[in-house]
Amino acid sequence: MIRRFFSYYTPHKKLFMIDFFSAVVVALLELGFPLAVQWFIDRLLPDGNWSTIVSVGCGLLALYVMSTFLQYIVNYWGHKLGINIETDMRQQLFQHVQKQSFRFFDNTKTGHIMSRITNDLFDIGELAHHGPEDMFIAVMTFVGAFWIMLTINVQLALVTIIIVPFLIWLITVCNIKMNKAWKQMYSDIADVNARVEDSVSGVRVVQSFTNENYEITRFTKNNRRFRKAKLSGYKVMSFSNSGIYMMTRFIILAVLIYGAWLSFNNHLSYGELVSFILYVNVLFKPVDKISAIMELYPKGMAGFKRFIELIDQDPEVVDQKGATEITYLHGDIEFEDVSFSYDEHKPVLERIDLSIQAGETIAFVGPSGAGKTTICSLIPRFYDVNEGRILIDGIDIREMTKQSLRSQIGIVQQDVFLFTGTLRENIAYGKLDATEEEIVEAARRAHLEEFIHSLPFGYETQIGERGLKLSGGQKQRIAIARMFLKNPPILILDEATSALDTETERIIQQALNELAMNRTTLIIAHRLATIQNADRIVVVTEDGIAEEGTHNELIQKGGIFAKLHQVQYEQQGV
Ligand SMILES: Nc1ncnc2c1ncn2[C@@H]1O[C@H](COP(=O)(O)OP(=O)(O)OP(=O)(O)O)[C@@H](O)[C@H]1O
Repeated sequence: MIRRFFSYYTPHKKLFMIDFFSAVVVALLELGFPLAVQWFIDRLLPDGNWSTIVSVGCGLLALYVMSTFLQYIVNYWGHKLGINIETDMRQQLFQHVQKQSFRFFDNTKTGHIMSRITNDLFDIGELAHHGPEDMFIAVMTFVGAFWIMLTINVQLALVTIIIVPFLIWLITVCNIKMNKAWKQMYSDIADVNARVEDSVSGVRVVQSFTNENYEITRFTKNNRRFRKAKLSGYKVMSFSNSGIYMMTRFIILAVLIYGAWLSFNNHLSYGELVSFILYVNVLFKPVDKISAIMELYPKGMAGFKRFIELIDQDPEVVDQKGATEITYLHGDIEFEDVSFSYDEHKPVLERIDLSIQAGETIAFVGPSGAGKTTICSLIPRFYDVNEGRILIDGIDIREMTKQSLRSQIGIVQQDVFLFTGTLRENIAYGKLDATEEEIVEAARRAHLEEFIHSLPFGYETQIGERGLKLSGGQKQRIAIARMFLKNPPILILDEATSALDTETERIIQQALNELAMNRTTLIIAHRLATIQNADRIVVVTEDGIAEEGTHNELIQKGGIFAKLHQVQYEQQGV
């Protein structure tokens, strides 16, 4: 874990070296200061030579100016190093999450992912800056100060050091407890985030059921749990800090009294006594530093461990070695003996065989939960099949790179996701380098032109949280415009179940028909009226593909489709 942590320093070696070197020089200057005071009291004062005193003062001033400058470097560049490392990790984590497969997002709450990318990394920057540098300086100062103290007076030095094993014990015990508490705290804040994410995204459901109080109670529980974990961490930390404070002050007092006795008996000069007391402070400064690191270390490491846990989770769907980059697909799709399940115990698709010709429009119908969406999710490799294979233009999709395969497939979801930004940016999401003409043409073909022209800022209208709110039909047309821009040979339409008014539905249907032209189109159909013109209808049930044929063929057959049709006809007058 620590080796991996240090690997993040590699790109910032130069910064680390400058910061580290400056910190070492500052520490050496601090280490030399009590000796200068001793020399001042024992040698310069009795001599009474004013000009030497002024010269020494000027020399010390120069050293202080240098030390101040170096301290600025340590502070600013050291923090810069920490921030750089934190930023690198956050960047790596975001990129890693972007590459994850659907199953990862099925199993991980958005709030938890957000927590890992933001909160968990907050303390890593501080640890990266202070950890190795302060540790080294602390050890160096401690050893240096103790060695000088031994040269001043051995007995006094031994009295001082007695306390150190107790300090180490206290720091170690508290560190273990703090480690636990901070880990719990990060896990609890992730739960708080997940709860906020859930109740804010689902606020319409919450309010329609008037379940606000229920949500508040659930949030309160999480929030209190977080408070408890954080408080217990601070409790241990406060105990540790107070313990260290008490022990160090106690030893200063002991040195003062024993030192005074030695001085009365002429075993110690005044200069040596003053210098020794200053060294006790120098000696315990590293202890303060180490205890600060001990506070930071478990916090930073708890975040780092959670970071590593995620980074080590490999995406499930990856490119095979030697996978080919596809530039164009014709659009013939073949399912060969395909079986698939989301989890081992519950097969969703078993031994499916299906052949779709390029340019064909094929509709999947069937009861809810039968596997229509699943069949379509396997084509862009959102999930990999468990058995069998899927071929496009005769090539197994696992032999193509994921990116090139997906570039040939367009998906219009039921629930269209719009990004915060302008209308233009949202349409251009289908082709990021689209020209102005291409965007306008796509909007025209998606029957969006009139609507856009009615807006005061047209294509520059802001959409999303602080912008324009769009209706379901308008969102769908933006999704269709994206597809016109992407222009893929294979199209998957997850048909909207939400009832649109007849006019909007007619316009959208028109745009969809135009979009489907000259492409292999797979429609996940919920309302049978919209698929009358499909080249073929595939009826999917829990037992697999039950029927296949044109609308008329299936009606005449009088099987499952005919029954479904009859039910919808009675309900909706189809
Ligand atoms: N991400 C998932 N993780 C685990 N199980 C899933 C997941 N998505 C779907 N399922 C399960 O797989 C089965 C098939 O679901 P699928 O969404 O493919 O059905 P569908 O025919 O498209 O249903 P609908 O018409 O309601 O959209 C269902 O039993 C469902 O519970």
